[in-house]
Amino acid sequence: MFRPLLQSFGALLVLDADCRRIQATSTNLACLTGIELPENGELSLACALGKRLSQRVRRELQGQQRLPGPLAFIRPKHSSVRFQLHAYRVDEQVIVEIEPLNPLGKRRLLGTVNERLMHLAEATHQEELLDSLVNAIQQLTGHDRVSVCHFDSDWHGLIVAEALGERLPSLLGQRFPASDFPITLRRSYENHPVRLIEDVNAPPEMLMPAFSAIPLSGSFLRAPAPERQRYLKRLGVSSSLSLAMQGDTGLWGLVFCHSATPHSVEPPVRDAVRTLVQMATQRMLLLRARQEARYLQRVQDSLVLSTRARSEPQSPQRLLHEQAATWMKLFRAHGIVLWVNGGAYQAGVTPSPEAISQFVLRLERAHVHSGPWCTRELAKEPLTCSLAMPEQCGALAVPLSMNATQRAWLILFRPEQVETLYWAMQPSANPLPASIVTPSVAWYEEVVGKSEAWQRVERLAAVDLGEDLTLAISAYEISSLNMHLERERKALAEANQRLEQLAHFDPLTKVWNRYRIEEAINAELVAAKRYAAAFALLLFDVDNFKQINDSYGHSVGDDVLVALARLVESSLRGCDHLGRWGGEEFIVLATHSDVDAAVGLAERLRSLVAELHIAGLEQAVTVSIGVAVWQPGDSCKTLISRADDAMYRAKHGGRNRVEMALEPMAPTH
Ligand SMILES: Nc1nc2c(ncn2[C@@H]2O[C@H](COP(=O)(O)OP(=O)(O)OP(=O)(O)O)[C@@H](O)[C@H]2O)c(=O)[nH]1
Repeated sequence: MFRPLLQSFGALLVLDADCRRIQATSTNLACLTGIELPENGELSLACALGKRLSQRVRRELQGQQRLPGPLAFIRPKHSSVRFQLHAYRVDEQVIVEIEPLNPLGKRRLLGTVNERLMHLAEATHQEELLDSLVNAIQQLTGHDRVSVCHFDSDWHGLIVAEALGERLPSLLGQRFPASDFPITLRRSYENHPVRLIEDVNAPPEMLMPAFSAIPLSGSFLRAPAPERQRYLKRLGVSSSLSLAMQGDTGLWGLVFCHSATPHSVEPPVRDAVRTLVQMATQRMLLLRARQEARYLQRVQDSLVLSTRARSEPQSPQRLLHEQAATWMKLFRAHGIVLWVNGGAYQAGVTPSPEAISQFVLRLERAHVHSGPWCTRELAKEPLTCSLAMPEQCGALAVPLSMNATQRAWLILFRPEQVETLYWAMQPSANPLPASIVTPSVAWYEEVVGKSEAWQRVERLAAVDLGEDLTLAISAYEISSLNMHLERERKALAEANQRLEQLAHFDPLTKVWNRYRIEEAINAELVAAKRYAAAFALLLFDVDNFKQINDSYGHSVGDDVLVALARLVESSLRGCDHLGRWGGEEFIVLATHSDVDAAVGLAERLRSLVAELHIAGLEQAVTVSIGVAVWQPGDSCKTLISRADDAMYRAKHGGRNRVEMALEPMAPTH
């Protein structure tokens, strides 16, 4: 049969959900509170508390899970004795806990609490805050030892603040193993943050009737579990008040108030301590949040630099070279790797490229989600244990999503951090009776093979950095691609230019070739037909060129052709064109020219050429020129043919001459 066991410093009433009928009472009700209930008949709450108080309880509990705060009351006719009651719902029942209040300077208590709350609100560091908290609590409760125990990620408890009675040795900086805080215990603190045991050695009392299966796990008055009793006795603790400090991600720690002798705590004091602990916890979370915000800001500031890298894209190698020292400092790392496109860029102390590439291969397979991966014990991780990375103990790897199929990695390495842990208690049951009040043995161990833990805020900051790097590296890749495209574009333009040169220009003299000049003549023919704008062709040929070649050599012959082309070209108007027709024959296309203009031009060119001086050539260079002016009905062929005839007439006429082409033959019908 389930028999709820209670501590006798309070009494208890169990009511129906409606808060009217008393279903059960603790057997100490009458002797502790003087409330006598009639032996027979149905018992109402009003019988126990009086009409007004019971109505108030009912009213304030309506629709609520618990009363917002304790209700103080006196019993009529016994006005010297004060009580306070708490009421809360459990399933279909309401539990009312009644505790006597000793006459106490409540006003003084309020003053002390307010003053202490002010101190807490003014604290600017966690250490200062917790010191202020434990001192305030000790002042209020008078326990021998008040300490704050903070849980690490393995649920070992570290004493981070304490206030001590005289001649007690300090436990500050010492640890209690996780086995001292089993999950059931931690859960119970999460649900009910205050636990008071005034006398650990007091036998639990069976104060509720055997038939009432009442869930008392949330009651102040519930008796401690036997194993907890044994544990506290082993510590030499006779009375204990403990309170949870609830962090934003779970139980942050516990406040312990311990005494070596039984020690009672008045309900208002207990409630005041609870308020102080809640306030201190809030303040601590705020201080931590501020500290984290400052840290994140520092990381953000380092990103601003890589933001600059976005406008002036830098290679991963350069980024790492410029930023590695800052990032290593921020992340307390001694090595950084940027793994991009299958290659490792490294700074500081890092594993060999082969070890990194193996590591990344395994990460890619084992760690498919987009969050970071981290460990502080590479040697113990299945993913990394077989990799030879002796100088690294911790790693934080952040995937960078470069595109849908490819991930780059930012990997930070931390060195081993040898840590000395001072244990107040050994994890396994210690056969020697140790005492928390007066610890008998100091026991410590050295932890090797681990790096410092990666804090949540550091992981968040690394993700921020990863996102920034993804952008910076992408910007660099895009800019490299653009540069490559620009180079290709230039090479293509140059090739096109060369092609154009080859297609339209004579390689020796650099004037238009036959194809191009023919094109120009045809275009001019079209314009002449449409606008009846006359133009002329001057076809000229170097006189006795064979003899120059034969006497001075081909290269002098070439020089003659080049010098001739330069001379003629430079003597033409911008709208006239020179082309090499073949061998030592050239054509001048003279636009907007009638017979007189064309003959004038031909004469001018002839006499200019006759004065041409070529180095190494001891004879004059002359040309014979045939001039044909466009006539309606001319084609390119007829025009050139007429100019050619005229040129041959000039040759036969003695060379170094200009001859006009004959009128074209009228078409015969
Ligand atoms: N050096 C050089 N010679 C060329 C080039 N193209 C043609 N020739 C030469 O020019 C000469 C032309 O000779 P011909 O057609 O007999 O005419 P010519 O000697 O100038 O006599 P006339 O035209 O009657 O005054 C040939 O020997 C060709 O080999 C060239 O690009 N460079």
